[in-house]
Amino acid sequence: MGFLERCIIRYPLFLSSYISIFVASTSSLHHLPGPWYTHFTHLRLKRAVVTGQRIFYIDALHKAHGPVVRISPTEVAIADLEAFKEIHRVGSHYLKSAWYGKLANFLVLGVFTMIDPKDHSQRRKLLMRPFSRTQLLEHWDQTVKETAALCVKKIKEKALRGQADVFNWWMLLASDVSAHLAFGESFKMVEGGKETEFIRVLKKLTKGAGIMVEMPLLRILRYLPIKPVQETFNANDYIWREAARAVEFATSRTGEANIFRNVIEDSEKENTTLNDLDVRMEAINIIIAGTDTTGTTLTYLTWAVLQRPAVQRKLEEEVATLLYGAAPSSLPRVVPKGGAKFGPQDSYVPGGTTVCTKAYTFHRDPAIWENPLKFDPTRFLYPQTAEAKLAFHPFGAGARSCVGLHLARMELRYAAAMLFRECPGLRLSESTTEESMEFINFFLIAPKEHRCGVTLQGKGEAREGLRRRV
Ligand code: HEM
Repeated sequence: MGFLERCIIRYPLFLSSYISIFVASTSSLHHLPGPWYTHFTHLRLKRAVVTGQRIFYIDALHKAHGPVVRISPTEVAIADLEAFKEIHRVGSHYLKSAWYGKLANFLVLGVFTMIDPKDHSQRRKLLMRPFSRTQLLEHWDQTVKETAALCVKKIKEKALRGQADVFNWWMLLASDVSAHLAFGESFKMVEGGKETEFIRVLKKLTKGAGIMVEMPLLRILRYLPIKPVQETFNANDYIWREAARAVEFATSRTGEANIFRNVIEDSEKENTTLNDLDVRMEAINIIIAGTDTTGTTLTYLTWAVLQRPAVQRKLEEEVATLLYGAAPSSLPRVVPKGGAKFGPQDSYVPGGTTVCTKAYTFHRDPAIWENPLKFDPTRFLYPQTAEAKLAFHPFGAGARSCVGLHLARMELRYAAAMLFRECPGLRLSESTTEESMEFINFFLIAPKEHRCGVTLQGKGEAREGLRRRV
């Protein structure tokens, strides 16, 4: 091999190895454990994200590398309870990362995306009132109860005739309830048995947004004049226009109220700004945050109970969703200036790094829970250890925890109680299997086949194969 050839072949190799070693040894996260390629690239993590495998991928990294693990050149995953407490406590300086704003990319920021703690706490205070238990019971209990009753009636009719897909029905229920609160009118999707155009497009848009956060170059697809592609990557204007109905209902003073009528009054009394754009944004937030979360939780609750006839018979009001919380994914926060130390080794993580904790890993930790993988509906009937109380957070934690927690619980209780009261002997249909119900995870989780069939035909034939525990 001549001198020139040697230079062409060896120098690039030498140079790239040199650069790699340099990057790995000088990166601010170089001292943390994690696979070697996470020194250089986000690609492996992105692959896990876009294929719906994020929580499983990171959970496996924790098993291999410990509670503080580098998952990309700028991100660290944390599965240490003390660290979780510090990151998510009220008053914490670990602010939401810019990821949220990219995910919900509208004209203004809303309660879900605001980063500045002062702006966020003002907005959250306004929204917490209509979502408090007392206000919900006073104004919305009847709506939730009636919608749940109608939904169960529809499920029963379908199940008696063959098969009902509870995943679909619970989603319609949750969208109808959220839309009623946000807009002041039900979309009547349970009644009609299908999604409205608004909900259909909104779902596509949120899916597209999830993909674009990871692969921003795909934004270019918005210029393709193909309807399904436009709906996935370029429907913000349509959704924004439609959300103006929330403002109309809140300000018209005729017809049914939505939650914003009082929220606007409260904001005027308190001299905080909540203009028409803010109302539109929060209405969209309520529908996005309140639909798939509640629909998925109800689906997995139905699935978990129907696999266990003994539990089905004894089902009580209290529902346990430890294994199937709908949002068990990474909640990214930014380490404040000066950095922080996490985990048993006091591993230093510099300021500006994104750290994320996941309910998925905490909820499956055998050091915290006895038999964590067993779906045990009696688990929460007994006093919990301090560790378990801290680790259990299906609705998030601290100042950014779920605004809709009481609404979600109201829907879960009514829907589950009515389903099991009205449909004794309900069974999973043959096509609903352990495999079809495996979940995929984007920000939320969902059954990978996006369905969960139940039936009332041929009541009484037990399905032995599905009686085993998760
Ligand atoms: C079972 C159902 C639900 C689950 C499992 C759930 C879970 C969560 C979680 C884990 C967070 C924290 C996200 C983070 O830190 O990044 C959150 C935030 C939020 N949720 Fe829910 N949620 C549910 C239902 C609802 C409903 C019905 C609403 C309707 C209002 C809602 C509205 C919100 C909002 C507005 C936030 C952002 C709060 C903030 O940043 O201050 N959620 N939810």
